[in-house]
Amino acid sequence: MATSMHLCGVRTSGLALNSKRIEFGSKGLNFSALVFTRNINHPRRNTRALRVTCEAGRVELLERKDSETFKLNRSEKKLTCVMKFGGSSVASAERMKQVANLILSFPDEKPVVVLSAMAKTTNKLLMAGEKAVRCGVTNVDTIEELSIIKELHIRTAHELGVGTAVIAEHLEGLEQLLKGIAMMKELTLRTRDYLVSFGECMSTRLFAAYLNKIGHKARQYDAFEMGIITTDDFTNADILEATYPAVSKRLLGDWSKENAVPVVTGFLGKGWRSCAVTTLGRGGSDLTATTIGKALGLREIQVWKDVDGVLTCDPNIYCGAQPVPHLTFDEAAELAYFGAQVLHPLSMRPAREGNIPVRVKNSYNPTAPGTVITRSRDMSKAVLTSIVLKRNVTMLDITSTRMLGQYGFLAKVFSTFEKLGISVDVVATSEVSISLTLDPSKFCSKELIQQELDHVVEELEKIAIVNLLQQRSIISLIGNVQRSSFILEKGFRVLRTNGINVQMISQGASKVNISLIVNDDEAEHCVKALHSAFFETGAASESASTYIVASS
Ligand SMILES: Nc1ncnc2c1ncn2[C@@H]1O[C@H](COP(=O)(O)OP(=O)(O)O)[C@@H](O)[C@H]1O
Ligand SMILES: N[C@@H](CC(=O)OP(=O)(O)O)C(=O)O
Repeated sequence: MATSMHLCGVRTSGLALNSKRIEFGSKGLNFSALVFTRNINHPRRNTRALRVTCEAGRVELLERKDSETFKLNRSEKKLTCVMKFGGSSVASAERMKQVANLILSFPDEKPVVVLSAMAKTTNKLLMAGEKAVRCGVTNVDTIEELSIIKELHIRTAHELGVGTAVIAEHLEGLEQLLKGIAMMKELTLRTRDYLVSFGECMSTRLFAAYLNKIGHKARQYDAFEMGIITTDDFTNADILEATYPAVSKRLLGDWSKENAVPVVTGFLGKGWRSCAVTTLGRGGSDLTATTIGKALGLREIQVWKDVDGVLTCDPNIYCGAQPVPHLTFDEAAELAYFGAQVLHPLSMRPAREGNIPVRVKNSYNPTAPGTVITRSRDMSKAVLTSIVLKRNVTMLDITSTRMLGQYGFLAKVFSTFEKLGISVDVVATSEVSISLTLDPSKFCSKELIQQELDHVVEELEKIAIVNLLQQRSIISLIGNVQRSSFILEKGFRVLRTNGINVQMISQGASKVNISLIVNDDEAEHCVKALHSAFFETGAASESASTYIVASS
């Protein structure tokens, strides 16, 4: 008597039957399947249908029926992945239609769709807010950006054939808000977040209406009503743990009642104390996507952009940048933190915690393989993965006046930054001195940057001699630091040939990043020269076909 069979590579035992047909509810490791079987010892007996589930490799028999036709009912179709589309992917009605087609071209996927505002809308909303502060209540309707936003969204509604009713309330609300700002003559961080939220609120309403119109049931969600709970740090809020159960309960609860594609606003949340709308920092829709992926334990998180994945450098600096096929969460996080605009700096955290692969794809070129980001990857051939540039950083050389011992000195320096709430990016120390970089974009207020810097220097001068150096850039070499000697030898040769003086270097703390500090005005040239040396001569590139491995 046969005692076992194989299901998609998973061995199931104890079924004394012979598999005839298998239908899968979804792809991947977690699936439910209908197995049509016949008892091989009694071939004339009826075909039987077994319903089994496989979760993380464990197969379980759920139900057995003496029937050839055993259909999966609706609630068995589980949500499978997140598909996030950035502003460039939903820039027009045409683009939204293409995105809808793209989603429908994966019939096996049951995605949660996360959308950003239509391209340029967030910047225009911010600009409209700035103008409203100065223009006076009666002139709000003359703000050019308001007219552009209205025109874009109304035209998009018409072109999608969904009517403007779905966004009418928001268009009206936006104008009222701008009048309020004009009346108050101020734009607080809290109001800025509320203001920019109109972008995502409108794009998702238009898109969900379009999916419904073409007969694909969809349901729009505002993230701040759906359980994305954040700190009250307006313009740069952080996701709180309470988000995960809340989002899971809401989305899975609704899905079990009706399988309507959830279309969720990216970038937005709800402050846990204020209950006001917050935003997750620019580019924050990536973080929304990974947060939802973790909350629901989905199989994959896809972020659809306007580039063929994460590239070997910023394509705006060098158009010859090439896609990187694989990255680890650590590499991607480091790359994003050190300035690659392609991913939000904190977006890898939920994906890493949930161990959910992130796929970066191009909505303009869906067949391109993109970049897959996972916990680990084969590093045996990896040398350099990507070069990232962060401009306009401030560097401080701090030398102890020896009033304190070494321990006391370092502690005092860092407690000064902690007290002033300033984050430090790159650090190098010797016994009596420390060099570090500060990121001015993280300072409380752009207008106060110089005052804040003066204050930092004043505080540090109580214990040290301080040299403040502005307009510096960090060039981060993301890759396999196990090959650091090779990377450094090659990199420094390139820089020396190009007459560039590296002012600071940090290596070792991060296992995937070597950071070099150079002058702002030399930085782009450095990136191009390094890119050419590492990626275009067949050396050290994982996307190139040849690898040069450092000889031992
Ligand atoms: N290393 C990099 N790889 C890919 N894109 C990068 C990189 N560095 C900067 N970029 C820029 O990031 C953009 C994609 O990010 P973003 O604008 O946030 O996308 P979206 O709005 O579609 O989510 C690209 O158009 C590209 O100009
Ligand atoms: N609309 C927001 C959020 C976002 O993530 O946008 P994008 O996915 O287009 O980078 C922004 O512009 O920052």
